[in-house]
Amino acid sequence: MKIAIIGTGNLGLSIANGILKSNGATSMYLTKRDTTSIADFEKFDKVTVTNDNRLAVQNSDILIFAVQPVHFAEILESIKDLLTENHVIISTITGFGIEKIEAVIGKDNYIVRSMPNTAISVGKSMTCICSNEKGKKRIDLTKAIFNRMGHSMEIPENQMQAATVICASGIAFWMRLIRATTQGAIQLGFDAKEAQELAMHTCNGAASLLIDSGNHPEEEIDRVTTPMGCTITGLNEMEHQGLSASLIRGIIASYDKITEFKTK
Ligand SMILES: NC(=O)C1=CN([C@@H]2O[C@H](COP(=O)(O)OP(=O)(O)OC[C@H]3O[C@@H](n4cnc5c(N)ncnc54)[C@H](OP(=O)(O)O)[C@@H]3O)[C@@H](O)[C@H]2O)C=CC1
Ligand SMILES: O=C(O)[C@@H]1CCC=N1
Repeated sequence: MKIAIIGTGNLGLSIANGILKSNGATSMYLTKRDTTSIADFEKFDKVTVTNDNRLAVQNSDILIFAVQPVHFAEILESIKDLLTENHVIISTITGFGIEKIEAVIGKDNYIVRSMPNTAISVGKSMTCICSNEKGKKRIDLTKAIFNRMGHSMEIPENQMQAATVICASGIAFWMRLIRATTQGAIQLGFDAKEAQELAMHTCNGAASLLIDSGNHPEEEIDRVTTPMGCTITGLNEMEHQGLSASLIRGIIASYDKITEFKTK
């Protein structure tokens, strides 16, 4: 698998690390205009760091675009004459629909949109995927790439923005919940390092319980809440303070923002 990451910023870097950790490429080109911050990757035999997007496209089959939306059309325009039947174009770019991509490079290309998250760097991304008509033939290949670095799901394109909020922004939402739990643990007497260790491993355990068992969260909650005990007391107080409502409202606000961005 010859992979290029066009735009090695926050997300591109996470993908590059995920690919390296999972041994997911025979060669990898990493591009950005100022390559200073990614120069270290040159130490890996299979990695080439460059500011030349055309070189990366010529030497790769899988092209993962991770630039800001404002740069995407111009970059596609600058490499479109190099695209062949071997290339799969995978865009991670928020709010940039398949129609807009096709308007620049045409419909006769394998075009896939993917929405990974930064946990891809540790092989734990939840990645949503959709494609243009031609790209349907490369969905399995794309899923195989992302499944090496977490879990993937094919969805209709009209759910991509919702997937961005839940999965990509979701990393930040869960981080804040872990941070708040940590602050609570410090108030109860743990030092900061211990407190974070307790919070993050408990979070990991909760998600793993659901993933392994397929159970509904309330089923697992019922196993923990002793009648008249401390768990239900804490949980009910959190709900009186609006825990679920506030999360859902945040998710909707995030979605409204993304939708506003798309319509501009
Ligand atoms: N961050 C996240 O968690 C997620 C982000 N996304 C999407 O991924 C995309 C990237 O986001 P993010 O990584 O946060 O953004 P960053 O700004 O961190 O990264 C974008 C990178 O693109 C590079 N770039 C800009 N112009 C070019 C060019 N002409 N050729 C090559 N590289 C270029 C920039 O580097 P330089 O200026 O040196 O060229 C920069 O490093 C966005 O569209 C975002 O919506 C999607 C899911 C999650
Ligand atoms: O915050 C944002 O707008 C982008 C999209 C998802 C993650 N970062």
